[in-house]
Formats: sequence, structure tokens, C-alpha cells
Amino acid sequence: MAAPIPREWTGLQQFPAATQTKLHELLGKMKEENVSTLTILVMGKGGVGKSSTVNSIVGERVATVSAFQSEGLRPTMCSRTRVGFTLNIIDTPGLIEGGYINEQAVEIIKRFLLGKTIDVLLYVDRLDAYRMDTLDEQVIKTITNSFGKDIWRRALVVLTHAQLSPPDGIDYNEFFTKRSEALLRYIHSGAGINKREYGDFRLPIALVENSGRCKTNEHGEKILPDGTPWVPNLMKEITAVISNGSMPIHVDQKLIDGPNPNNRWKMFIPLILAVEYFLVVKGIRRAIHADIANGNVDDWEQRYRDLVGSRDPIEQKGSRNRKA
Ligand SMILES: Nc1nc2c(ncn2[C@@H]2O[C@H](COP(=O)(O)OP(=O)(O)OP(=O)(O)O)[C@@H](O)[C@H]2O)c(=O)[nH]1
Repeated sequence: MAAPIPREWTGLQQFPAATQTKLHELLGKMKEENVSTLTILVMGKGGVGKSSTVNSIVGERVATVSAFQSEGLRPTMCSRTRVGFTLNIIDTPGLIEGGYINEQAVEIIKRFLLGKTIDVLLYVDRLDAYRMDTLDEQVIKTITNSFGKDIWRRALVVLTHAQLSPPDGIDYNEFFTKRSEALLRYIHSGAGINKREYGDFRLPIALVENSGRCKTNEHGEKILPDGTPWVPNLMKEITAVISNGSMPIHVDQKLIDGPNPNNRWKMFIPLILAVEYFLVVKGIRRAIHADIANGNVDDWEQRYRDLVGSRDPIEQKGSRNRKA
């Protein structure tokens, strides 16, 4: 089935003029770098603000936002074009159902993405979550197992609910640093990002406040507590990911199937054959030679005949011995 023709990105015009200018600058920069399509995959636990973030980026209500975990298992893709540039953004259902990974949802997402190329993964979580638990680990591992470890080189961590007042009078920056450090530790360990392979690689983080009550600056732009207009900042972080030197992730059947467990032991086959030859076949040969030397061949001869056939020189020698 042919992909639907993307609609004009009219949602851009609802942003304040200052945001529009910054977004157009970013689109121009991507064009200079020959990037004409950007496909963003949005994943994370349920209710963390994935759909709201999709709507905030597109500037339209393209994804269903609900205070309760959405029932749908299917991802949705929204495509928009502007001055020869196409934005594809894929919203996915929360991966956790009843405390476990919803394998059915994972399979549906993988099938949906088959044949597509992911330029950026937005891994969404809430800034105002105070603890990391095994669910976070499960979601991170599922993403890694589904699309390979290198998906994280193309990832941007997005923390929603950024306009919060930290508890117990903790300083905002201190709270943000602690929360992001904890999350990054989980992602790095869950995804198996080690220093040997990844060096000093550190996942970038962007803050988002999707609420209609988000504070604005004098230009009407939604801002973070430190005054940063977050929509252009988020898009800037996204463009930084695509120019970080890593490759986009093309989702093909091989990637989805994952490493074939049967292939894992294939390299040991020659070794097993060699061990078998030296321990078993050579052992039998030695035993037959010993029996021939003792003139006691009947039993062994029959076994050897079964094993290697009757045209073996040892067997012929054995026959000659017997005749003699
Ligand atoms: N205050 C605040 N509320 C938010 C923010 N982002 C999302 N919400 C609210 O959080 C709830 C869940 O948001 P969704 O965008 O539906 O979350 P989701 O991750 O797509 O949820 P699922 O589709 O169930 O996986 C809704 O009530 C949103 O209005 C945010 O940045 N700040």
C-alpha cells in the first residue's frame, strides 16, 4: 500500500512568530545538510506524555491525549510537509500492561515500523517521577531488543511535566540533575551502553511542558523554569541527534527477528568435529590397532566395519592377519 501524501504542516503557523522563525531556521539548516525527511519515533511507558509531546511538536492535535492509559495498541504516524521538508512522527502505545511488558503491543509496533527508517527516538518519561523501578528497565530492554543497541545513539530523552516545583524546597537544577542522572544510569545499564564501545557517550536530555498552563515569555513562547523556550529547544536537540555522526535505524526483518540463537554456536562446529575426530575416531582406530596386534579383532572389527565401512586399509590388514 502506498504511503499517504503528507499534509502541509499548517500547525507551524499556530506557534508564536519567534518560535516559527527558530523552527524555520532549523528546517533551513537541515536542508543545507541534505536532510529532507525526519522520522521521529516516540516511545516510553504509558501516561508519561508521549501523545501530548507529539501534539506539541506538530502544533496540532494529531494524537489522542488521555489522563488514563490509552487502550489502543496501534502506533499512529502523522506526516507533515513544509518547504520541501517532511516530518513523520510516530506515537506508540505505552509498553506496560498490568505491570508487565505488553508483548502484543511490542509486536504490533515492530510490524508497523517494518521498512521504515528511524532518524530519532524520543524516549519520553516524566521529570516529576521520583523513583526508577524494574518497569523502566523492562521498557528500556524491550526497546533495545527490538531495534538494537544503536537505537540509543539516535535517542533523545524527553522529560515532560518540566514546570514543577521540586519537593522539600530542593533547588530545581539539583532536582533535574538527580532525576536525569538516575534515568541515564538506568538507560545506560538497561541498554548495555558500556564505556568500551560507547566511550564518553551520554544521552542528551530535553525538557518539555505540555500543559496549557505552561508559562510564556514576552513573545508568547512556552518556556521552561529557566526561561528557555522549549519547543525550538526540543527541535534543536532533535537536529543535534541527527547530525551526531551515528546512522539512522532502518527497521528490516533481520533487525526485528533479532540475532538467530542457532547462529550463536555455529562457530564451534569445526571445533566439535575436531574433538570428535581426535577423541572418538582416533580412539577407536587405536583400539583396533591394539586388537589387531593381539590377534583379537572380531568384536572390534564388526564395530569398525559399522563405523567406517569395509574398505578401510586397517580392516584389510586385519583380514590378512587372520588369514595368516
Ligand atoms: N502538567 C502536565 N501534564 C501533562 C504533560 N504531558 C502530558 N500531560 C498529561 O498527562 C496525561 C497523559 O498524557 P498523554 O500524552 O496521553 O500520555 P501518553 O504517554 O501518550 O499516554 P498513553 O497513550 O496512555 O501511553 C494527560 O492528562 C496529559 O494532559 C506535561 O508536560 N505537563
